[in-house]
Amino acid sequence: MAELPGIVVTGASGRMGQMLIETIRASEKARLVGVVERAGHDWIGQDIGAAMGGAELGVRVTDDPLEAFANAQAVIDFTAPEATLEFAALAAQARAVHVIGTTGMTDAQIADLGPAARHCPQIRAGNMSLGVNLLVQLTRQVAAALDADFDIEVIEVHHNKKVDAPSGTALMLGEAAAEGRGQNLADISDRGRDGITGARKRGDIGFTAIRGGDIVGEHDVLFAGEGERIVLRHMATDRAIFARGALKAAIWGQDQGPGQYDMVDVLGLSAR
Ligand SMILES: NC(=O)C1=CN([C@@H]2O[C@H](COP(=O)(O)OP(=O)(O)OC[C@H]3O[C@@H](n4cnc5c(N)ncnc54)[C@H](OP(=O)(O)O)[C@@H]3O)[C@@H](O)[C@H]2O)C=CC1
Ligand SMILES: O=C(O)C1=N[C@H](C(=O)O)C[C@H](O)C1
Repeated sequence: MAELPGIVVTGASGRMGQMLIETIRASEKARLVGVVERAGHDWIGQDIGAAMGGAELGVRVTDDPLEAFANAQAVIDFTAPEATLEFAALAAQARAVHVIGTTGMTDAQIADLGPAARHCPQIRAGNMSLGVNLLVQLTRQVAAALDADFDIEVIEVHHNKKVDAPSGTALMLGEAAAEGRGQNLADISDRGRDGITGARKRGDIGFTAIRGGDIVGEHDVLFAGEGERIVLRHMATDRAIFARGALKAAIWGQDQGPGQYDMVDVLGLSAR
């Protein structure tokens, strides 16, 4: 019988890092073979299970990503843009599937991921959940069905530790809405309203980011017309949905050649 794919988790002490470690530990389809943290972190050298306050898992936390990646078939990476760029090059060197959940990357940083994907499968999505990726498809369809008499607004709500806005998910939804209207989001995006803004520009897609408490992640796409409005909504109540999606991507990636993929590819969702 073929050995289960070995997975490395980066940003091991983070909210998603810990959720990913739990998810892989409980899975019968993959094994945890490495965990990476930043040099100088308290957890370096400790068993990851013990560091997380539970039973030992037989995997020590390292600050040497290349050594960890060399023994792995996939790397799951929910960290920060600069770290993800470094990990992309190292995953390419190790020919390991690179699953990227990190958000807040600039267009230039996203472009810089390209060369690494010539050497390994790279699967990136601002949201790895089934529900959000379905919502993206629905958003594109509704935007295509309605004209600019309906104003489109994307509203996202997250915990008070989140560092980037709009969220990666909000941008996915905005891009899908713009595509549905046959436009580029960059040309019609309206992000920071403050003061005397003037009336809303017809055809724009607006973004609002709310931050507070421990909210996992909520997204509304509002289509507001005269006398009626339509709201498409996703509410995440458990980070496990992102971890399950990322693990699915890491396993799916084992059968793919080098290149860039997203969760629509992994989940086999219908036409864009
Ligand atoms: N695509 C999706 O489905 C989802 C994406 N996300 C995204 O995942 C990312 C992480 O979220 P979350 O877990 O909540 O964040 P946390 O801040 O809890 O965790 C981030 C982790 O990455 C590590 N890290 C940050 N910068 C570096 C670096 N330069 N080198 C090495 N390690 C680094 C941090 O280490 P340290 O603490 O030492 O800085 C920390 O362990 C965010 O971009 C978030 O938006 C989150 C949920 C779902
Ligand atoms: O930082 C988070 O927490 C989340 N980030 C992702 C995003 O930016 O959309 C996904 C999810 O909403 C949680």
